[in-house]
Amino acid sequence: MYLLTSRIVLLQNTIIKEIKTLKLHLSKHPNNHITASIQITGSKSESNRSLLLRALYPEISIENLSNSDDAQVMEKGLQVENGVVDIHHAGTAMRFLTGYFASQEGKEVTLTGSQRMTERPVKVLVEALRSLGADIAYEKNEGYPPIRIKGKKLVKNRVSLPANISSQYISSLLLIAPSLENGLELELIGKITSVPYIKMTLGLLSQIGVASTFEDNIITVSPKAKVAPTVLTVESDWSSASYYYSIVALSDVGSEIKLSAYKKDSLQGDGVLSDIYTDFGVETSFSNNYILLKKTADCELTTVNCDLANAPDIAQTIAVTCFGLGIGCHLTGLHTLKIKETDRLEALHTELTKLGADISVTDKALTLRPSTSIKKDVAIDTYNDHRMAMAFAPLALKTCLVINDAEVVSKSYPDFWKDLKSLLFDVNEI
Ligand SMILES: O=C(O)C1=C[C@@H](OP(=O)(O)O)[C@@H](O)[C@H](O)C1
Ligand SMILES: C=C(OP(=O)(O)O)C(=O)O
Repeated sequence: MYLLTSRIVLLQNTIIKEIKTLKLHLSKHPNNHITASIQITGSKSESNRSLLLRALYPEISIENLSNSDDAQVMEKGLQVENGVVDIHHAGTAMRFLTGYFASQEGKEVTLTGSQRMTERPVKVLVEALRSLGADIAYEKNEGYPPIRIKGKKLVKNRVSLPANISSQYISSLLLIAPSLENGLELELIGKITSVPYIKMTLGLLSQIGVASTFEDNIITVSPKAKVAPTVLTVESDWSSASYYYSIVALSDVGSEIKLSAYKKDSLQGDGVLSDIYTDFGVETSFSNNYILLKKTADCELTTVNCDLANAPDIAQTIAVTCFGLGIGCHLTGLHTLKIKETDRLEALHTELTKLGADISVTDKALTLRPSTSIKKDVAIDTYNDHRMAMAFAPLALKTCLVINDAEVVSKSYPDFWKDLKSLLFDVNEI
């Protein structure tokens, strides 16, 4: 009764000429009662913004930078003057570097990435930058990477763009805005998606002394030639914290995990986890630079409703938590999920169905109906999406499963499996 033997078996298929198979077994804590303390790497969103700002303003220094692949490709990409910049799977790097190189006179690069990156749209951003005078050409398909950018001095200071596809286009423009001699005024057209990420960008600009306003659908950013020496301290990644919220929600009452370094007044919209997971019996207390997640009660709900238009990256975590708890959920505001690392709505539908879930999806919503059983020994495909691997891992508390291509986690959280081991999940190659 108290000794649960569920385990995750991780299967990593790396195809480089031959198929290499790596199996990792994870067994949960022997009595389903978890006590742990984890230091999580810096937010990749804050890191990639801070890296770009440091490239524009060398007076900036950065602390607690993310050790993720996405931050590493961003840092490397910013050092290129001429040639090819390959940002692999990093959406923020693709979008932020597009704005950066377009505004860098004398630099000339081709920005490219993984196969999936060549399917993730950049047209809205490219058109906005072109309307400011940028020289950008598509190398293959109109609207998609790879793109060839010849850096130019941009002097126009007004631009309009659709705001309902990706906030990363807006952040890209905002990040270069203070370095333009006339600053920038943006008019956002349509319903604005992923708003907290826009506010994060403005928050970081404010930390380096750049003035901005955001009223209704208009954002203005003042020019700034030089900033005072400033340390940008990156808070740890809240999207990465979501997997521990899920683990605590699926564990016994009394379990607790301490995560650092976090703060209450976060720039990251995924901090909303601390509210959402109260529905699942997880209470969050904030201390100096850490949060304590505690399972204080069993979840009494049969279904939850969440609009995640402001926090799209935690949709997979929440859907899997609900499935693990046997409760239903109706998640809305998911219109951006189809153009992320994979079509996350389809991926969730396929993988949760394999586990026995009763789930349906549209192009912007997901509905999971309550169910009482979870199939054993299912191999979860991860579709080059770090969040598929990490979102499903907590189910090891409920059943045995296999995670394919487990190395995908390095996109945002390279130490994920090591940290899971430290929770006494037993992680073994198979
Ligand atoms: O600006 C950012 O750092 C991000 C914005 C979001 O993308 P969208 O605005 O495309 O939803 C989010 O999904 C992504 O992981 C990071
Ligand atoms: C969508 C994501 O990243 P990006 O768009 O930066 O590739 C993510 O990390 O969930």
